[in-house]
Amino acid sequence: MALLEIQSMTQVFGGLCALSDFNLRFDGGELNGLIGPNGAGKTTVFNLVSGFYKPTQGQILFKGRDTKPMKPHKITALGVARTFQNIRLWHDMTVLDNIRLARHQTLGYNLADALLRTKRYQRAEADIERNAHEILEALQLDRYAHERPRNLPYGMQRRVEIARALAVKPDLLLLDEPAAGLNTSDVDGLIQLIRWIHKEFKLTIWMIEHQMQVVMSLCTWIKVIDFGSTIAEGTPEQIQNNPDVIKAYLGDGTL
Ligand SMILES: Nc1ncnc2c1ncn2[C@@H]1O[C@H](COP(=O)(O)OP(=O)(O)OP(=O)(O)O)[C@@H](O)[C@H]1O
Repeated sequence: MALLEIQSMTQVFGGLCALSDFNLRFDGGELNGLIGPNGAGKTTVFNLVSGFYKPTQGQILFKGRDTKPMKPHKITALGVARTFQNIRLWHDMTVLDNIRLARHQTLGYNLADALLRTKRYQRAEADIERNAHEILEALQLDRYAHERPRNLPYGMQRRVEIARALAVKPDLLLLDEPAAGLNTSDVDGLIQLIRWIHKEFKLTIWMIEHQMQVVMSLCTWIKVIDFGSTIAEGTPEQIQNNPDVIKAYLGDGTL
């Protein structure tokens, strides 16, 4: 069974077709990319896979289950985590609480368990605590545990957002432009971090990224969309030499 299978996914907003006939299959373990010029429909794909949007047409199967009727938090609990193009952290909480809360949202205890402090509640809380500290340590964020994210440099905030996504123990991690806004040395660190996370956590990573050095050095397979349609897919080398891709990018010269 595929980890993720997308069949003929189409998304229409009013009169605008943001995505048409999008197809994809991940068996699990991939580190793949999704690229395309501005407004191509990339974030729309991630919003559909994470359940923020529901496809106008087509099907998304995650671990064989149709995610269309599921709320985003159910899809997260099933194993899909994401980061956002513009970092979305809870800035009034500490880094540690950001991580704790993320895990909290996927754990199955109810209000009665919490009020009565049942065994289930105690086990879940101990799990949240252990998991949060492990993630912070693994991503070398432990020294920032009690800081507010807004007081950290931008590169560190990105790292915290990735840590928060990992806290839900995903099988599929969606990274939406993780290198956006980072300086050159932060980008080098990010490439190493993503490579390490992929190996260490043994998960599937799918990333949207405009910085070609990031996509080309990390991804084994890249899909390219333009105006909502798939125009190419292949290895980094195939993509870099594809005339349709070069033509699509000529306008903004980012390839
Ligand atoms: N909720 C929405 N309502 C209406 N139109 C939308 C909505 N979300 C996206 N769009 C439109 O769909 C198209 C694709 O947008 P999307 O954000 O997916 O592109 P993108 O490839 O991620 O762009 P960028 O690289 O600039 O982030 C755009 O024309 C956008 O304006």
